[in-house]
Amino acid sequence: MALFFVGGNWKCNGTKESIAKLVSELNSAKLESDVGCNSIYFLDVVVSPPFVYLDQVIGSISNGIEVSGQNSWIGKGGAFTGEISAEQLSDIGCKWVIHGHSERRHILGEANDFIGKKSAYALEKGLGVIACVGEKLEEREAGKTFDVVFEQLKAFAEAISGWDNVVIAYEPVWAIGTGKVATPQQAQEVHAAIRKWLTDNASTEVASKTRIIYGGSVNGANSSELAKQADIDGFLVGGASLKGAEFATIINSVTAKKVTV
Ligand SMILES: O=C[C@H](O)COP(=O)(O)O
Repeated sequence: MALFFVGGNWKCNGTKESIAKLVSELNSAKLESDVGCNSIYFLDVVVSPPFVYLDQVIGSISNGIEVSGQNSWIGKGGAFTGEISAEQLSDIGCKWVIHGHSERRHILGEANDFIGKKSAYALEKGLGVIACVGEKLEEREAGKTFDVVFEQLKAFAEAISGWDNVVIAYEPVWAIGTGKVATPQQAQEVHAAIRKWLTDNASTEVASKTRIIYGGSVNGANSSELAKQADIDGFLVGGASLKGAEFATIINSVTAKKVTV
């Protein structure tokens, strides 16, 4: 069975009105295959609105699309101003949460071990985790891409008890929001290395079952070529996920791949 995943990370964007419009576009989008599980493939489509709009989106989205939080706290709730717990995300109907996004790593200073612990807690509470990894431009130029990505993966591995319900998102920082998408070959090279890392550090079964998705300036024009790469199992999309029709094009570029798998 082929396994695919497409996430839309809306980041800190939107208003009640623009989000209602986006949800309505997604609900009526023609997805070329049913989203969900059938005998041929499994595709998850997940959108991640800002926290304050989660309830609105969960109450209005359809077309098989699930909802994710953009972050969650490291443990049980309590006196942690501004934080949201994994239990609260589950309570409101979220199925997923994003952890390790480069904007939280590099703007808010979240460290590898903190991110790993947050993911372990969220998994324990029944959420799926979209675990983001990726190198900065200077790290790539210094030939350290694999070192950085493997170190980030190791921190997840040391905290969690297994890779079930984890989707790994490879997002080179230099490609995020810059319009400078990784070439299909650059992305495939890192995805293949991540899969090998999973084989060596978890098991062959984990390596073949875990979805490894690409993020960084994905749009409706470049998604098909990226999706054709053997180890690209979908996308985590930022800017282009704010446009319903374009996000549907991206989803359909991944479902098109299933036919050839
Ligand atoms: O989470 C999504 C990534 O940060 C990619 O964002 P982008 O598609 O706007 O480059």
